Amino acid sequence: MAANETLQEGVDGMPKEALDVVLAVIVHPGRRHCLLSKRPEGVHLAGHWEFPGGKVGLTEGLQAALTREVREELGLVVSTADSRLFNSLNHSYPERDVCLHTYLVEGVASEAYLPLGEDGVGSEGQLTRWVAFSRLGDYDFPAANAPIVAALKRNRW
Ligand SMILES: Nc1nc2c([nH]c(=O)n2[C@@H]2O[C@H](COP(=O)(O)OP(=O)(O)OP(=O)(O)O)[C@@H](O)[C@H]2O)c(=O)[nH]1
Repeated sequence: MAANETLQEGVDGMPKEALDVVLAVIVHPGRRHCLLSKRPEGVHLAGHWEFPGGKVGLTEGLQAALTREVREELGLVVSTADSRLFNSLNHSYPERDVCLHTYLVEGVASEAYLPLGEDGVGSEGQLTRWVAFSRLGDYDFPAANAPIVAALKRNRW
């Protein structure tokens, strides 16, 4: 169990996890694309496209978790000045509750990381791709991401 997981009772009476998760919407310097990853096989919501990120440790701040996850998954270095909180929202999956804290990340060396129009491979073997904000609706995201994707498509940031 991750450090920040707490146990709540699920519909079947079994303990249910509740997780704080940070997500990075890494914005391409042209400000028309963001970086998506594809969740690998064998993990929760495998095969869905997602924003890079992951669980927040118990004694870890959100910003620290964001920096760590982006470094671990992509090898990109994010400073506090590069990122701002976009929104935080709760979602209940059958097997766990999540609170997704989504950050907009701009100004990292992302252009060098992966050219537009090419597919890349992240540090954990995951497929990565720049996707236009206007095309986010073409991608199969986890259900919790729907309001985030809708807000990004409306370009309200
Ligand atoms: N990274 C990420 N997780 C998401 C997104 N949307 C969403 O519902 N989640 C959920 O948030 C949780 C984050 O878990 P994760 O598996 O990415 O976290 P992690 O890298 O720390 O996990 P691990 O160390 O167990 O491999 C999962 O339940 C995942 O399904 C998203 O856009 N990106």
